[in-house]
Amino acid sequence: MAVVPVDIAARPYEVRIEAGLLAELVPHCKVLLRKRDVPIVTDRNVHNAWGDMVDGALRAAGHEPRWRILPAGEESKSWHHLSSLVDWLLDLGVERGDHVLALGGGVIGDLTGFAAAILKRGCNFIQLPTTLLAQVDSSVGGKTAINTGAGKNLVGAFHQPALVLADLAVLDTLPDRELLAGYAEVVKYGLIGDPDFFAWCDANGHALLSGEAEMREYAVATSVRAKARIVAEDERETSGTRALLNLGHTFGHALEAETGFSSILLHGEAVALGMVLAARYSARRGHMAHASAEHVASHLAEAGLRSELTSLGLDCDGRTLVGHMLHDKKMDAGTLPFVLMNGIGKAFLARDVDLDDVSAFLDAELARQ
Ligand SMILES: NC(=O)c1ccc[n+]([C@@H]2O[C@H](COP(=O)([O-])OP(=O)(O)OC[C@H]3O[C@@H](n4cnc5c(N)ncnc54)[C@H](O)[C@@H]3O)[C@@H](O)[C@H]2O)c1
Ligand SMILES: O=C(O)C(=O)C[C@@H](O)[C@H](O)[C@H](O)COP(=O)(O)O
Ligand SMILES: [Zn+2]
Repeated sequence: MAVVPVDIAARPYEVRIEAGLLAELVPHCKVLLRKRDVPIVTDRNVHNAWGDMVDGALRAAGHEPRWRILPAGEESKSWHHLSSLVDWLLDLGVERGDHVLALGGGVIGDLTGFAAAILKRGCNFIQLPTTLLAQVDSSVGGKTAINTGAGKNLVGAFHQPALVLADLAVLDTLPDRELLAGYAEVVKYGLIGDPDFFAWCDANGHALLSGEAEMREYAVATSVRAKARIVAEDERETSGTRALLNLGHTFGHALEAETGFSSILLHGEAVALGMVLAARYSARRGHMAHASAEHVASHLAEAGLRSELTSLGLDCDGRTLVGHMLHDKKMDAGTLPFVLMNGIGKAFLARDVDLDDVSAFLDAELARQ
């Protein structure tokens, strides 16, 4: 088992990574589950695939699982589902010292984590991530949020989980499209700060996506180590270090907003396109060789991800996309810092980006042949 510590001063915790962890859920959470009733939040698909197994593991240890099963998909990250989840937790009598389990992808983790952050001003929660994206990214680091009509993750809190158990076996039932979307966030760690890991992705990405166990474990553990290092250094995204994890997200969140946070474009798919745009924009500004930017695009395209904005068939212009970006949480007194690259593995925060230039760049991308 790989164990990655997340060394946050006030609330350190571990990410444990291995196939079969959910069957061993209770021994791993033993000291944390203090009551017979265990609140557990999930979505319909995850419940169908893994509900019986988790239910059995909890019951075998004398617990009574109390399930909250939400609709699958991004629309569950909403005020409506947040308020009904909080009311449900209150009805169950959840106390601050209790632990709520979040069994699912980033949607369930972000929503449950936010509910835990505000319930009685903060109760505990445990992340049981079931998508590649959630295992490598969203379950670690304590960003929790819902979406609003104005944009992505605009209401939320930093609230760290008490423990993360990433069971690699659950990826067996994950649809290929979701696996691929999660792969975009894996590649992100290479592009941010680890060119050797990007080269590893070039060599092993296909094996990882086709389910080779060793490759999965290496990719998840390497990604989590990278994220844990960054989060430990800058938990609340104040110094600029954590903002690097936003590579591809300023473009990506704008595309998610433009496509209505719908299944037209999954978060990871938006991030993949966003990273291509960040790479090409870095090249346009002279930070990165055009050939390196095209290497990023071809790597993602060969894996099966979208790498061309034109593939979305959007009926909008660059200015519309920049309009969505004005809601980005990095916005600072009228300027929007962008995560750009000085090369593969060399991300940096550019604070002098001219949004008219971004708009012109996007117009060119939207018209690209
Ligand atoms: N908090 C963070 O740091 C952070 C980081 C990255 C992304 N996110 C957020 O995460 C969300 C995306 O997460 P996601 O990609 O995991 O999507 P998701 O939670 O919607 O899960 C994807 C789909 O796969 C299904 N599924 C999940 N696990 C399964 C399994 N093992 N077997 C079968 N089906 C399964 C789900 O029901 C859903 O339909 C976005 O809202 C994004 O903003 C947050
Ligand atoms: O953990 C972080 O920090 C990240 O930026 C990880 C991203 O992959 C994730 O999508 C995050 O939710 C985006 O951050 P946001 O602050 O723009 O919502
Ligand atoms: Zn993301």
